[in-house]
Amino acid sequence: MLELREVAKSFGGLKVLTDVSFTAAAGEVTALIGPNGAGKSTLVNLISGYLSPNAGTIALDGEDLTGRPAAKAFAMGVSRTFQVTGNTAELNVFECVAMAAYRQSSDYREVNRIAEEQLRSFDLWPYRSRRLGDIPTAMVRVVDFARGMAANPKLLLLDEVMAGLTPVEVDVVIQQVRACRETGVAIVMIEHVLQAVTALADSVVVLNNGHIVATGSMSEVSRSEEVREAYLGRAAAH
Ligand SMILES: Nc1ncnc2c1ncn2[C@@H]1O[C@H](COP(=O)(O)OP(=O)(O)OP(=O)(O)O)[C@@H](O)[C@H]1O
Repeated sequence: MLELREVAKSFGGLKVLTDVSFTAAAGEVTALIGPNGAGKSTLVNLISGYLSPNAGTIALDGEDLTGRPAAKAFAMGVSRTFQVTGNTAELNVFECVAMAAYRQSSDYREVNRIAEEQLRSFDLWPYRSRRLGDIPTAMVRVVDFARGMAANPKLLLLDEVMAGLTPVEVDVVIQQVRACRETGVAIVMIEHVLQAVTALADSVVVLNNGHIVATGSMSEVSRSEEVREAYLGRAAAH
């Protein structure tokens, strides 16, 4: 289980997150939603070690993750995807996924077996030799998702994996997220695609202006006036 307590982050004088506390259980999908600029990506960067909080604690299965660098967080079982995936453009699909499988084994045959298994389960095997720079961005996000799972993580952070997918493709990825949840991994998903949040979220955390304004099931949070204000503006909430 992931547990955040009173996490805060500022950039210079700009407070981006204040007093953020929530938990995300193993075998569940926790959706992190909120308007643009709410602080969702910053939170994912804090959990995955790409940023360090100014205050508060982050723990995974009781182990302290607070301020651990990204490589250490990965070794401790935190996998994440990226909204912008340009750094890996020269790798092919197989190499990208195999890289993460090294968390599970240092034997290259085992690494290749894990990478093949993940690529087949994501229907990416036919694309294994394609350079990431040559495939559509929406497919790169799914490769990134498969890479995240190839590490056999305790926690998988999905940062807008559905962005740019067609509704049919969203349905396919929804099934893939469900299959991953079955493995018992805790999934924290930043998502703007409502179809996906409604279909997948066991619980929802709503951020606005760096604060949590609601937590609960999708139907609970959508009844909250603060949530409607955050999304639709004050007038629409009345
Ligand atoms: N490195 C940084 N330096 C300064 N300000 C930053 C930095 N990173 C993010 N911010 C600011 O922090 C706020 C929250 O940004 P963040 O990207 O976390 O929001 P978000 O909820 O993920 O938005 P989106 O849905 O658009 O991705 C924004 O005002 C942003 O401009």
